[in-house]
Amino acid sequence: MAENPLEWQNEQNRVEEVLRIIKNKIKKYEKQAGGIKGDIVELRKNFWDDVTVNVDNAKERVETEAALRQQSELLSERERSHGQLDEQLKKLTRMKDSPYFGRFDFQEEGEKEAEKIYIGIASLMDENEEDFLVYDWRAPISSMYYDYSPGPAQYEVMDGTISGEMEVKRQFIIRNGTIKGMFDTGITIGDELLQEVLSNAASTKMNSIVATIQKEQNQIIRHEKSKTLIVQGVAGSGKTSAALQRVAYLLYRYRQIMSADNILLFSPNPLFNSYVATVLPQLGEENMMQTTLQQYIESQLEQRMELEGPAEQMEYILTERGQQGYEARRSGIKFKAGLEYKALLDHYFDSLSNSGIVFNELTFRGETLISTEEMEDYFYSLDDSYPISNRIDQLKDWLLEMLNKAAKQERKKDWVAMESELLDKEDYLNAYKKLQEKQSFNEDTFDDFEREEKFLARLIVNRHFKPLRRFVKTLRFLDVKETYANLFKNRHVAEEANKLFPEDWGSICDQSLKALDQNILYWEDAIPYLYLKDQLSGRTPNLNIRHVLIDEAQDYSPFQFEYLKNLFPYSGVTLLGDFNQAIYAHTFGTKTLLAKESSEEESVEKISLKRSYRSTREIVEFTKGLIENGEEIEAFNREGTKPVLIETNDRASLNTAIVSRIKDFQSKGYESVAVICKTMKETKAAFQDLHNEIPIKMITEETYTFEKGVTVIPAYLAKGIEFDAVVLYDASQYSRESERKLFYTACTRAMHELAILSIGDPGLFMNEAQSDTYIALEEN
Ligand SMILES: Nc1ncnc2c1ncn2[C@@H]1O[C@H](COP(=O)(O)OP(=O)(O)OP(=O)(O)O)[C@@H](O)[C@H]1O
Repeated sequence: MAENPLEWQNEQNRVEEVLRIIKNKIKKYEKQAGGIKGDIVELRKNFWDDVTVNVDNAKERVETEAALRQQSELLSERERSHGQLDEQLKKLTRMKDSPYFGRFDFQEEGEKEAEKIYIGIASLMDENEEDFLVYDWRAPISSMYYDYSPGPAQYEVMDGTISGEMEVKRQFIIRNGTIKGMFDTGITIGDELLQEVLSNAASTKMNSIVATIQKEQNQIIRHEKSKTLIVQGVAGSGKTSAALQRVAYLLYRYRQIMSADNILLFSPNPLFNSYVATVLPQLGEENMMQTTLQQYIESQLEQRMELEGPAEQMEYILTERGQQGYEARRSGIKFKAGLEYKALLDHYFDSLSNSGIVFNELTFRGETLISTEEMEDYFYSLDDSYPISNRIDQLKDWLLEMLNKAAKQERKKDWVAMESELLDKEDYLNAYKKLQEKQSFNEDTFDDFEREEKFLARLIVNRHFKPLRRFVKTLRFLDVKETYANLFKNRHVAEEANKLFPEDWGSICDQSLKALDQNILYWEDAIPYLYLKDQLSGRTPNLNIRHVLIDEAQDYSPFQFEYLKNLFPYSGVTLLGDFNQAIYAHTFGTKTLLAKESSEEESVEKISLKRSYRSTREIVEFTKGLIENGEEIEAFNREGTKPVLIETNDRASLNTAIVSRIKDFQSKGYESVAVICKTMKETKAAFQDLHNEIPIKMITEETYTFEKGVTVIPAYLAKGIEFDAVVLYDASQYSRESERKLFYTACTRAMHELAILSIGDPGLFMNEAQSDTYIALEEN
């Protein structure tokens, strides 16, 4: 609802007044910053002039040190002040265009008058630094803006609840200092503004939703009640958006004790990392740490191991059906995802206390220095009441000692003498200098010669032994691969463990061994492998990370999640996902982490989002029919056209139809269009067919950023991302129940338009889809 002109004018006057203050502050801070910068330059330039360096005796040394400390403290204080001013300036500059986006009037109980509260991306005080002109959206009082409509309202502060009455609630669209839109809103945060935001074209980067956060999203953002928060949200319900706003909130709320380095986001793939990279900077915050599970695992693995990624595993499952070993692989993927497998590994680990750990021998110049048997004997002679990791530590110390002994022996060998003769001049001079420093020379030339020889021998041997010492210190003498492989060799372990294990355990073992033999680590083995490795080496948990967010959490297996939980035992955890988008093989027919059961522990709370904001009502009406219990999904009220289905006769006509669809989308002004395929194999084939017809880019696992335009992409890489318009490449390829969620994920990437194409019969899901939710078009 637009306001009356007088009200509009009053608000515009206020905007101008606030902008005047912002500009004055900018000027003031710039001047101060300039002054401080001058001080810093001056201090750096004259650093040494202002310190009298005198180290002749102890007293003077102490004085010099004190002067140096004072000088560098002064410098760091100035640098800190400069940094703070710089922050302020950045914040003010961001507010110059649009100082706030909302207002509500709140009359606190016991007060005579209502206070006007304006909300923006940061707080702003008046010129006397007394009153708030704008409140940061994360301030406690601002929560009412997202939680209430006019009427009774309250908010929490440190020592209780403040209640009162909300009178006006107003939204603004301010651009370049001018109010472009102004709405008084009722229950939710104005549909008008949300309509405007959502009908915009897709961007290659995600945007902050600070001005239009919905009530249920606000609960996620400000959640503090439990250690773990699980968010089950339908496609497009704003899970990722809320997660990023939550990071900004945590950074504000805990600014004294938490910084961006203490928050870690696990995202589905590197492309997604770049997609969300601008949200926090838009809000004036630094980006949190970001990784993918695959990147994390790679960083922990021995170099010789080649890790299969989740995409490769997925590609295998989708394209290799019917091949030898396929069923065993599928069954292995499922079993290794579960906590039964973790229990089996625990049992196996316990058995290693008495035998079974495999060691890598230590060799030097082609000869065994310490054999695996010697290590085994030593290890298993240690008191077995100590945990394995303690004994590994003792073994490490013993090995270092043995290396010292071996090094001493080595010094006498001929190769050392020969190498010492070949030592280059610089090394020689260095050694000579060191000897002199040690004052080991006396005037007896014969002794001196002998000393020098010994010294050089030690230098040479030490240099050669350095990698060996590193090898020992980093516990690489543990052969994790062979120790893990032994689980599959000793099949009785599973039987003895009395755990439920699959009937085809034998074939799973054969297959696992074959891969390990080639140094390939299957995706389903990766976390179990690291789990065993960590237990052997007794790795300490990560204490630096205070909050972990896992996006697309439905893709994580219970085993993977348990592992991460133990890795960050003191962190808060936010899991966000959608069980309808669980596309990985281990999730077929099983519950994901988001299932109700997993939230029954006390420290876990679950929030569910049912409203979809991404797609038009028509697209949501269609996609919700594709999944079980889809009727619970609500569409945000944004009109569009119904999805279309185009059946073609062959590949050539499919390509022609796709090109014509893309051109049609482009003529409507849609810049980001994706042709979504089922697999990478299909993506490559589609790209081959289409790239001569139309400018198009292919997205692969190696694509780390994506640009506007037409792209062809496999569904699993399009997860979490959105496009103005989507062409589903060939629906006839989706023929199995297990592919339902992949099909749903692909279709829900579309914001404004969706076209489903097929060669011949449009496949299982289109045959089941309600015919009034889409339009079947004739091929043209
Ligand atoms: N409150 C909001 N205000 C404005 N836009 C919103 C809001 N909530 C969600 N959106 C928009 O809806 C789209 C989908 O949001 P987002 O990607 O966060 O959803 P998601 O639940 O993570 O989706 P998916 O699971 O399908 O990947 C984005 O364009 C986002 O900007």
